[in-house]
Amino acid sequence: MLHIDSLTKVYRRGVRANDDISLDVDAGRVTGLLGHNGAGKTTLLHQVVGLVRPTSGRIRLLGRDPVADPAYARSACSFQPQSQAPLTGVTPRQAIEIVGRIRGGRRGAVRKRTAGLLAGLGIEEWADAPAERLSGGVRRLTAFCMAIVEPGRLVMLDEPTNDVDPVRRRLLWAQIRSLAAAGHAVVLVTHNIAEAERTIDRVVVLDHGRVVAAGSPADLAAGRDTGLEEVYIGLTGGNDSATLVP
Ligand SMILES: Nc1ncnc2c1ncn2[C@@H]1O[C@H](COP(=O)(O)OP(=O)(O)OP(=O)(O)O)[C@@H](O)[C@H]1O
Repeated sequence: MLHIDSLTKVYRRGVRANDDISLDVDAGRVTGLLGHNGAGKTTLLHQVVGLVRPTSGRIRLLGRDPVADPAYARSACSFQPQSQAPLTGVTPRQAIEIVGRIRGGRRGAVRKRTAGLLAGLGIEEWADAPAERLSGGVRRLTAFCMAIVEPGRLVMLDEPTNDVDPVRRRLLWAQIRSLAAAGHAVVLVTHNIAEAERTIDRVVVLDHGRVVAAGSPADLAAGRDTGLEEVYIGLTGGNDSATLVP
């Protein structure tokens, strides 16, 4: 589905946010992209969706180049950005249905899918409230629904569980699993590693812009009886504060 080869992004002032990254993302699987603050996760997603231009390297999305053809990238991908959706003057239901229609869904199907998502995430009671009155968690879940109401073949979610309560996080993880079960490739950025472990099939760990580990959670644990969070902390330098200084 997605093939990334030696991707490097150097921002102005020499910040090397992605450094020679190579990875593959498969259909029907959830890939978790993990890394400390500033490790380069969002930069990677932004290049795939055509928002940031790589300095060097190659991206192939279903065999095509999203850098040369960002319109194609946006039709083949769905993306939930890390920042909150700037919703004003609409209700969650309207926002989700508008995106579904813009992405080519038929009116009846989009209405049904929207109602199913609002119910599936337990936010029906706010479905018709003005967005200005929504809590942060409901706003985040609305943005998640906007990203997946008419999902592309590749779905990329940048920290979708932020602000969301534990009960609704479980509902969110279930929705993510059903996307993969329906054949979509899902790339998920999260710091919520303990919960993500139950949902993700494959993990890619970034550290200072480089891939330091990739594999299934079980592969990375390598037979040790520790959770993914412990494995991750070991791979990224643990509590050594020197590793946290950019
Ligand atoms: N537009 C930009 N111009 C310059 N530097 C940038 C820009 N965007 C990001 N960076 C820098 O690139 C590095 C990677 O940032 P990025 O947002 O990709 O990290 P991240 O892994 O998503 O972090 P977080 O978990 O905190 O969201 C950081 O050092 C950041 O300050």
